[in-house]
Amino acid sequence: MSLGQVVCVVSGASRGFGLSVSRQVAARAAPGSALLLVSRSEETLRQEAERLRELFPGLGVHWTAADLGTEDGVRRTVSAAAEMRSGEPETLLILNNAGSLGDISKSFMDFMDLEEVNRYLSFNVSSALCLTSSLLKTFSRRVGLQRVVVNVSSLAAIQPFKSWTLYCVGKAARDMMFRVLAEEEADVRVLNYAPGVLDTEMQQEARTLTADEELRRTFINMKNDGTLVDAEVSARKMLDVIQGDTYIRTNRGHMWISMTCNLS
Ligand SMILES: NC(=O)C1=CN([C@@H]2O[C@H](COP(=O)(O)OP(=O)(O)OC[C@H]3O[C@@H](n4cnc5c(N)ncnc54)[C@H](OP(=O)(O)O)[C@@H]3O)[C@@H](O)[C@H]2O)C=CC1
Ligand SMILES: CC(=O)C(=O)[C@H]1CNc2nc(N)[nH]c(=O)c2N1
Repeated sequence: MSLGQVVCVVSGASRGFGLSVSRQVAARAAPGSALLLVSRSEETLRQEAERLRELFPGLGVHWTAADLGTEDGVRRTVSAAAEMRSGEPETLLILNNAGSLGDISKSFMDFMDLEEVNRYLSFNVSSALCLTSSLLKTFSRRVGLQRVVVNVSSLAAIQPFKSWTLYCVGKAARDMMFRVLAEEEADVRVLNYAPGVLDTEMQQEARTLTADEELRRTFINMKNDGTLVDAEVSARKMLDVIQGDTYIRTNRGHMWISMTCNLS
């Protein structure tokens, strides 16, 4: 299934789920499309962009090394996306993927440093809001342009996990933030997508640093049992959902999908 002519921005594209999503988008985009890879790792992005250009000569592949926890990082990402404006793309696809766990060695009662909490929320919540709103303004509503916003969510958005205070707060806030967007901008397709427990570096961090022993054991067992979800599989599923457009009809453009419940 082709995505048609798409302009796509992927945050957190240097590894893990964001890298898998970027590759899926590149494979499905029609010639003349444009893809912007964003993360802090300049050399990794440069190499991945070069690889995708060789694989997909008709695709404009761009990258921006930016710390999305900073005003400058968000601003430079929006500027880089604006430079991709050319022609009449059929789809704008904004993939809010970048995220972090925060200090999962701490419990709720250990968070007394306001600056630490603000820094976490700035990257995991505020930047997704400001980046998305800025991109939607940059690529404003136009006949023939379908604008799609994806928030990579988690079960942690609706279920508390011991020693994951910041992560649960961030995911819950993001889900609600994008549900408001879906209510306000009826023409924008909004998808909150929980990819399942993925075999990525974040997951390695989860099974090594989580303070809550029971939770950490759960992730260790999933790794040992081979039940972690392959990021490529989940990325394909997400793109299928986006292209299938089915989530729009079921719930006003907002749908929370947990990959683990939808592997069939
Ligand atoms: N792994 C899992 O089991 C699950 C993950 N998710 C969610 O999926 C998304 C991706 O997770 P996953 O791939 O596992 O995570 P990884 O930690 O493997 O990758 C995170 C990505 O975000 C980028 N990133 C981190 N900090 C910043 C920053 N300050 N500015 C810009 N980019 C940044 C990283 O690049 P760089 O370091 O180069 O900046 C990297 O590309 C996250 O939102 C996560 O919450 C949801 C459910 C399960
Ligand atoms: C990091 C993480 O491991 C997550 O965000 C996980 C935590 N557990 C979990 N379970 C699911 N059934 N689906 C998820 O998306 C998810 N996210």
